[in-house]
Amino acid sequence: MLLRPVIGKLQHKRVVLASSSPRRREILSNAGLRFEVVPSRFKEKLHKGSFAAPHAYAVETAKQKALEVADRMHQKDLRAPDVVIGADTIVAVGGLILEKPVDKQDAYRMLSRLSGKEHSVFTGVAIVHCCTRDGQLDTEVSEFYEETTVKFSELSEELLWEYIDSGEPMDKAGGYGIQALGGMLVEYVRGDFLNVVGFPLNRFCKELARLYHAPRAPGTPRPVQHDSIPAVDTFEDLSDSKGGGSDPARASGGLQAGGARPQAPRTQEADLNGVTDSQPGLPAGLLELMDGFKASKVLLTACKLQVFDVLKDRGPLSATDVAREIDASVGGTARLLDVCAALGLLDKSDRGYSNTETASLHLASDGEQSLHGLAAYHDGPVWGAFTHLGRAVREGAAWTPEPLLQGPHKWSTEATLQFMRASHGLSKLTAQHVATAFDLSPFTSACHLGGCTGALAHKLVQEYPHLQVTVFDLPEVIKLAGDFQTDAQPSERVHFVPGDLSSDSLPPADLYIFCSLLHDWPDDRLHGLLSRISGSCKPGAGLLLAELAPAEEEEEASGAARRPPGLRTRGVGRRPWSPGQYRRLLQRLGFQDVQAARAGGLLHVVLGTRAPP
Ligand SMILES: Cc1cn([C@@H]2O[C@H](COP(=O)(O)OP(=O)(O)OP(=O)(O)O)[C@@H](O)[C@H]2O)c(=O)[nH]c1=O
Repeated sequence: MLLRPVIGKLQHKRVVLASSSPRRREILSNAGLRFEVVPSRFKEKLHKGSFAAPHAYAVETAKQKALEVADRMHQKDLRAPDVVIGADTIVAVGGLILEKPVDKQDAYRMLSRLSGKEHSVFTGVAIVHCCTRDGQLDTEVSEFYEETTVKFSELSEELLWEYIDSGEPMDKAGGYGIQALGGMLVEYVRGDFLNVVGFPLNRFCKELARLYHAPRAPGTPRPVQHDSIPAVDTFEDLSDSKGGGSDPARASGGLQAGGARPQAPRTQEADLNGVTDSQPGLPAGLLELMDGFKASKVLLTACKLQVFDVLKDRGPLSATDVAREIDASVGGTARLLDVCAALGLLDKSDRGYSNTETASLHLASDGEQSLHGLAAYHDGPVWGAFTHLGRAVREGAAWTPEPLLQGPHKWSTEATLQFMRASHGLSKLTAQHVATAFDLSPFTSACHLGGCTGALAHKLVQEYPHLQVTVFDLPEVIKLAGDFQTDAQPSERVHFVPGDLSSDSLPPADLYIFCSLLHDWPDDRLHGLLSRISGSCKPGAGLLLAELAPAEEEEEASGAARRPPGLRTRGVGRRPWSPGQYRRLLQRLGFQDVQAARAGGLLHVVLGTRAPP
């Protein structure tokens, strides 16, 4: 769950925590912040005597930690993240600054100094906004500190040494951890507890509120733009603010990367932490849905033009070089590349454009995890079907791509292959997760219904040495299955059997599998099919269902922010079923011990065993 008015301000930024402290990581991730961790190499050796107060030392150290990381990341990739957060916690007692003890004796000295007294814990925090101008790193630093008073009980020598021997003090300022065993030493705390643990979350949120809601001069409304896929000319425009990542005060006025969510102009500044929002929210999800097709088309077009292949092999490249490689106009290519960068598919630096890791892995046409075939299928037949959706609705036709509409025997070889390429990519990507979501070793024979190219079957036999797997699919599909390869060794334990699920008898097996097949089927067809299978199952036989779970369902399951009902970007067939619904259906069909699992963050996998009649 993410509190949008506060942590949400950083949602579309690349945020780095410049700290090795597991406590800071936990505090910030518990707050819903997404970030990378790059521990700082800055040596905490500033001359303490040169600071007027202990907190000034903590703030300066925090700042140097964050700047070192920003600088290092910029040097490495010529691209710093949008925001780097640094922090430093110290304990101050009687004019002395205590950091982490260097050894047990040092811990003993620190803890005896704190025994029976009040001391202050200061955490200095630096929020560094970065951007790159002409290859140079530009930073804007916001810094603050928080003070918490802690009172220790009188500590006996015995307790002190027991505590030191626990090992807990060694990586903690002042030699104690209030969140664990050290809590027993503490009589009271005045102020923010998390500040003692290592990060003043409340003050940090207030700081975000201040940074991202700086009041504008009266009468200067923020522009709302409607062409929501922005041209990105400079790296700084890739952050979520039109005005550039380095200017947080401007950050809430423009369009988010990806262009999906225009911010409302506000007449009154809004936020948690003391300031109230008097304006009703704008329908951001709705606008995002209206715009979504543009982002999809950009991705699909870049795939089709082989942009990700060119950059995978030769990136970084300039727009001119890419244009030459893909045989397209320079202006058009530059705009396409910029939008891809804005969508987070490409990285843009002074050296040119390069693939993100995701793009190389999934959008280039080669590689075991390529979804290029799926993109081509969406760009071709699926796009076509959805272009004529109004007609399909009026006529009551299925929302199915035209080439697949006429029935399998009429499919052209190219249409079948295109469908199979899409299915093959998705199967290869998910096979390992499906194969291992449950222990399937008790089964000796399995039948993958609609198993297409056999990608899952090959993974299953690789995973379970005693399993024989039959791939059952339409004759038109089985005929072409041999053209596809997987990373798994071809195996004699995989057999291909042609047939039609809805009319032919099913090959015998003690485990039947459906994978990513049922989500588009109308309920009555689904019920009919599953009860047929149930009828074919001997007692003790299994049925395994694996279906893509829409992101929204993931969010709901984790209690994260919900969209209004109906605003769903995936699952355009019938509303996707939850594992609970599949479980109830399987139980009704005579399956028992039905278990559900999530796999790969994207799949629901359900397994049931046929009960004796
Ligand atoms: C008082 C207290 C401190 N700490 C930890 O003490 C380290 C301070 O050291 P730092 O130099 O600020 O941070 P670091 O751990 O060296 O990490 P880095 O940011 O990489 O310098 C941080 O870990 C804090 O959580 C606790 O876990 N509990 C407590 O009650």
